[in-house]
Amino acid sequence: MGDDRYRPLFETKRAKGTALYRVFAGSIFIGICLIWAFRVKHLPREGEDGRWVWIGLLAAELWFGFYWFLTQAHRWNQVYRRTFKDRLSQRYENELPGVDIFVCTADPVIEPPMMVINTVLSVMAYDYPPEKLSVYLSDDAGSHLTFYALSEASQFAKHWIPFCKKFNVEPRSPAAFFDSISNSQDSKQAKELAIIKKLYEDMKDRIENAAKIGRLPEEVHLRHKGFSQWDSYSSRNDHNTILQILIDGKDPNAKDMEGCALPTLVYLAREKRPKYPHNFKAGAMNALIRVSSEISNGQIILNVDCDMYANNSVAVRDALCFFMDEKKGHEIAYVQFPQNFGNITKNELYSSSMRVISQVEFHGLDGYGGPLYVGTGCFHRRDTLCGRKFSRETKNEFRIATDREREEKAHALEDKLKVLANCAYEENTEWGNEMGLKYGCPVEDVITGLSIQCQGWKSVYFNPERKAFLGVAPTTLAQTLVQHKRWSEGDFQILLSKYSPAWYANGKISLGLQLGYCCYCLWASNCLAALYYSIIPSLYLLRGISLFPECSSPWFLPFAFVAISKLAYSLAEFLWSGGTVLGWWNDQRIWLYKRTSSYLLAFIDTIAKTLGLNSDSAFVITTKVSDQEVYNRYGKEIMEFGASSPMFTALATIALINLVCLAGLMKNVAMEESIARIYETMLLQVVLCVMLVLINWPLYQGLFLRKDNGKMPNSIAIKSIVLALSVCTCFTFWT
Ligand SMILES: O=c1ccn([C@@H]2O[C@H](COP(=O)(O)OP(=O)(O)O[C@H]3O[C@H](CO)[C@@H](O)[C@H](O)[C@H]3O)[C@@H](O)[C@H]2O)c(=O)[nH]1
Ligand SMILES: [Mn+2]
Repeated sequence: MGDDRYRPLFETKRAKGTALYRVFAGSIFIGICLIWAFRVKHLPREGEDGRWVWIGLLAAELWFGFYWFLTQAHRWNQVYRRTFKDRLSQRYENELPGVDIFVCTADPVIEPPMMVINTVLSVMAYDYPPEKLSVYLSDDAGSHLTFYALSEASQFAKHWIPFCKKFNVEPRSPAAFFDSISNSQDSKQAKELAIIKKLYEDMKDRIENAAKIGRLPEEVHLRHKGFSQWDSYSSRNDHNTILQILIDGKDPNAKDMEGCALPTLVYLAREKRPKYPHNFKAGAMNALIRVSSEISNGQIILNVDCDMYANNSVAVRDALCFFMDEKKGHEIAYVQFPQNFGNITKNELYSSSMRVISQVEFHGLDGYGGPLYVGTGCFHRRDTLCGRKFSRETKNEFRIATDREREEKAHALEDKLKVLANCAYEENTEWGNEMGLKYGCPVEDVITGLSIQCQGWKSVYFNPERKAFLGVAPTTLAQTLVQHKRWSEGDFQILLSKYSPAWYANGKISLGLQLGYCCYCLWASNCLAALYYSIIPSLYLLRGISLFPECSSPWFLPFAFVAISKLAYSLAEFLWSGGTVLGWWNDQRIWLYKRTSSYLLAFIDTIAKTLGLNSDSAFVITTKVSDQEVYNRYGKEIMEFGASSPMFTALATIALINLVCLAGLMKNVAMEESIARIYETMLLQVVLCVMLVLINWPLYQGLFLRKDNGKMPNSIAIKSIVLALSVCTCFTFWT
C-alpha cells in the first residue's frame, strides 16, 4: 500500500455561484451607501424640527448596514465537505481509535428518562466496533429514576444492538425507529420486530409507571447495587458523586444476545453542594472528561444533548474521515454536525429549524477555518478539549484502542474515580479555564470552540444528506424567546470577555471567521436599531411627518432596492434551504420578536452584568415535553402566548402601537388628507407600518380574537393596551 497515491479521506468543494453572489452583494452595498448618503445629506440643521429623530434613523441605518456587512462573512466563501468512508475502512478498520460519547441530562421532568435512554441507545448502536465505544450519561439531577431507566436500557441494549446490526436499522433510537415504520412493515423482519417492540414497550411501561408513582419497583435494589448510592442523597443540589459502570466493555462477560461485545455504559451524577457553583453543562462535561479518561480514555469525544438522538449510524466514521486524513487531519480539532430537529412543523411557526444557519451560514464559516462548536453533535479530540495547543510538529497519531489496558475491575475503579467528580476537585486547577469547557458563560460551547480555534486549530462542518442528529426544538413562543435570550446573552458576553472575537482572536483566526463570530456575538445589540425602526417611523405617521424620501425623488430608489432585494434574497435562501414560503414569513416574524424581546433583555442584562449590577446568568433548561393541549396547538401552528412573560408585554405593546398608528393614518385619510399626498410623501413609511401590522397578525389574534388557553393572558393584554395608547397619545399631542 506504501506506493499508493495519496487518496484523501475527505474532500472540500467551494460552493457554486459565488461570483454571482458577490456581484449581487456588491449592488446591495452600493444601495446601503446611498441610503447613508441620503440621511447625511438631508440631516435637519441644529434647531430644526426632527433633527434627533433623523439622527436616530441614521444610527439605525448605519447599524443595519454594518450588520449586513458582517453577515457577508457567512456567505462570501462557502464550502461543502464529502467523506470517503470506504477508504477509511480499507486503511484503518483495525486501527480505529476509541470514541467516548457524552450525553448530558439535567432534569427528569422536562427531559423524560425515556427520551434520554433513546438517545443513549441510539449512540450505543453506532456502526462502530463496540469494544472501542463508550457511552457516558451525566445526570445533573442525580435522579434515581434516570438511573433506573439507564439500567433498564443496559439490558434492552443486548437485544437492540444486534437487531439494529442485523437489519441495518435507521434510525437507531428505538422510539424514532418504531415511529418511522408504523406504516411500512417489512415481512422479513416482522417477527423479530414484533419481539423487540414488545420488549421495548414493556420497558417503557415499567419506566413510565415508576415515573408516575414516583417510586421504583422494590426488586430493583436487589438487582443492582448501584441504587444504594441514593441512600445518602438529600436533594439534586446536595449529594455525593454517584458513579456506576453499568456495562464494562472490558468484562469478557459483557455480551449481547448474539455473543458480541457491548459498548461500555456509565452513569455519572457529579457531586453537588449548595456552596459550590456547578457551572451547568460545562461543569458536567468536565467531570465526564476526567472520569472517562480513567475508564476508557477514548481519543475522540462526541458530545450530544440528551434529546439529540443519533439518526445516522455511520456518523462516527464520517467524523473520523476528517481526523484521520493523513494530510489535513492533524490540524482539525473538532467536527461539528448541524443541529437538526425531529419535531419541526411544516411552516415552523417559531423558526426553530434554524435552517439558514445550518444550510448556509455554517458552510460559510467553514470556508474561513471552521464552524462554532454548538454544544451537541460535535466530535472533539480529547486532548484539544483539555487545552492542548496546535503545533505543526505533533504527529497525528491514533492509539489503537486495545482492551486490557486497564487491570482493575470496574467496581474497584468506581470508588476510586468518584473523587474526580467531586466539587472540591477543581479547586485551584485550570479546569473551566485553560482546561476543558469554559465556565461563566451561558454558551460554554461557543466560547470553548473559539478558544480552541484561537490556539491554531481548525474545525470542520459536516452536513450529510441523512441528518446525523435529531433533537427537540422548543414548542412554545416563550421557550423560544428564553432560549434565544440565553444564546444572545452568552454570545454578547463573549464579545465583551477576554476571548472576544473582535480583539483576542485578532491574528489568531482568519478575518472572515472573526467577522462570522461577531455576527453571532452581536445578535443582542441588534435590538436597538430594530426597536427604533419598528416604532418611530410609524409614530411619525400619526403626526403626518415623512421620514423617508418621496416617491418621485431619486433617493427613493436605493431604499426600495435594498428593501426588496434583501427580502427577496432571504426568501430565496430560505426556500433553497428546504423551507416553505409561509415558513419564511414566520421566520421574519420571529426575527422581529427575537430582536425586540430576547435580544433586548439579553442586551440589558449583559450591560448590567458588565457594570456589576447583576450576578451571573443562569442556564434555563429548555423543556422537551409539553402538555397535550399545548402540543396540539403546536401541531396546528397556532402561536402559544399562554404564559406571563415581560417579553410578551414588549411584543404586544409594539404590535399595538403599529396598529394604532395605522388606524390613525386611516382616520386622517378618511377625514381630510388626500391619499395622493400620503402616497407621494410617505409611501415607504406606510409600507413599513403595514408590514409590521401584517406580521403581527397572530399576536392581535392572541390578544383579541382567541378564547383558548394559548391566548395572551388578560393582564398582559391590558398592560400593553394601556402602554401603547399612552405612547401614541403622548406622541400625537406632545410637541
Ligand atoms: O445544568 C445543566 C444545564 C443543562 N445541561 C444539559 O445541557 C443540554 C442543553 O440544554 P438545553 O436546555 O437543551 O439547551 P439548548 O438551548 O437546547 O442547548 C444549546 O445551547 C446550549 C448553550 O446555551 C448548549 O449547551 C447545548 O449543547 C445546545 O444544544 C441538555 O442536554 C441539558 O441536560 C446540563 O447537563 N446541566
Ligand atoms: Mn436543547
